[in-house]
Amino acid sequence: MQKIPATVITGFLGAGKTTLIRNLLQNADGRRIALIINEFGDLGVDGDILKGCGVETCREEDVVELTNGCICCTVADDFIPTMEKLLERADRLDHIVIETSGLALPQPLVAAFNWPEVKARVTVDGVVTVIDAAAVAAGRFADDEAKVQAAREADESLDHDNPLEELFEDQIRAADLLVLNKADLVDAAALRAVRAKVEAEAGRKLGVVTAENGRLPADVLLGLKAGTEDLIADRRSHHEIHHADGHSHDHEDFESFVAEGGEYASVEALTAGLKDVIARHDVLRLKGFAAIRAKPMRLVVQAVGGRIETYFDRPFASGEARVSRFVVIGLHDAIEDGEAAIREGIAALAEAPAAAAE
Ligand SMILES: Nc1nc2c(ncn2[C@@H]2O[C@H](COP(=O)(O)OP(=O)(O)OP(=O)(O)O)[C@@H](O)[C@H]2O)c(=O)[nH]1
Repeated sequence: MQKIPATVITGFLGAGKTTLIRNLLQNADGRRIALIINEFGDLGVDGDILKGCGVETCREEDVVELTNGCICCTVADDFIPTMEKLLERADRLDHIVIETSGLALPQPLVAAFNWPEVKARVTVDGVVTVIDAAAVAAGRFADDEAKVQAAREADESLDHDNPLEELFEDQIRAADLLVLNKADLVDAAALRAVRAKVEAEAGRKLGVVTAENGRLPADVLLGLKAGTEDLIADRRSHHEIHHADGHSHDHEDFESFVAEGGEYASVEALTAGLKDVIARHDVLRLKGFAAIRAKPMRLVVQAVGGRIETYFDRPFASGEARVSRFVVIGLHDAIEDGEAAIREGIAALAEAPAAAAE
């Protein structure tokens, strides 16, 4: 029996994974693709965006969400049963695509494909790591690497002092293909510098492509035939290297919660207010849905750092409450200190009168 290929899409928070997958589904060339989505936080935004995308080949039953947070903690309880369920209808599937949470290490997920029940039926076609080229070009992860490395080697306890950078590096190390996304936001020289940086980090030859809004032909992303489950042991994460005894986790450094809001006076008022909240509390990522006064459609809100994007995706259903909900993600300490104020800030924005917003 031929194994079903599975592609793991990983990448840092807001790099463009959901956008890339949405494009892939729209250009699947008749392939029957099942999606597994692993989100941090419990709102299911990515699943909802993809289900609401109106792509004919993307049926609701083909989108499975794992919303328990980190896939590597829930492999046995959640991931393996989900895979088994999918495989019950394997005859109707050409490919499985898994979107990892932007906070997850891909290594444990790929290793889970070596579980006997799964290995017999599925192979990892490839790990695709989506990179936010604009963020990297702006030096978001450009700490002095030599210095950090020396410090790590000198002192094991410093291992998790820079979790953002480590997570980023681990996602690159796990890759079979690197996608330098958001190429529209950087010039050619910056893109070349980003490429050199990530290639150096990968430490081996691998495919690198550039993309705008994750637009790549399906043939570039699928069909890598890497068999990554057999290679992943050689692509160990910082976590695995420094903690062979397997204690604490990188993602304990991140925190997320869901903030509720009401109806907002205008898109401009909402985005200006959110920008302010994000900057004041060092929010890394905010995404969700909002109700805007006098607008029958629901507004999708996507913020990566201070950059906010919005669009109306579908009308509110009859009987559906016109409320707003956002997943807020940040470093543990920033969220712990700021959660109450962030909640208040988001709720208070809904009270601004329309006139003040215009
Ligand atoms: N300018 C620009 N914006 C992009 C590009 N790709 C994605 N975006 C925007 O970046 C934001 C984040 O994109 P997503 O696809 O949700 O990112 P993600 O990696 O799924 O995010 P998480 O699920 O939080 O990890 C959205 O507002 C996208 O519209 C791109 O190539 N160029």
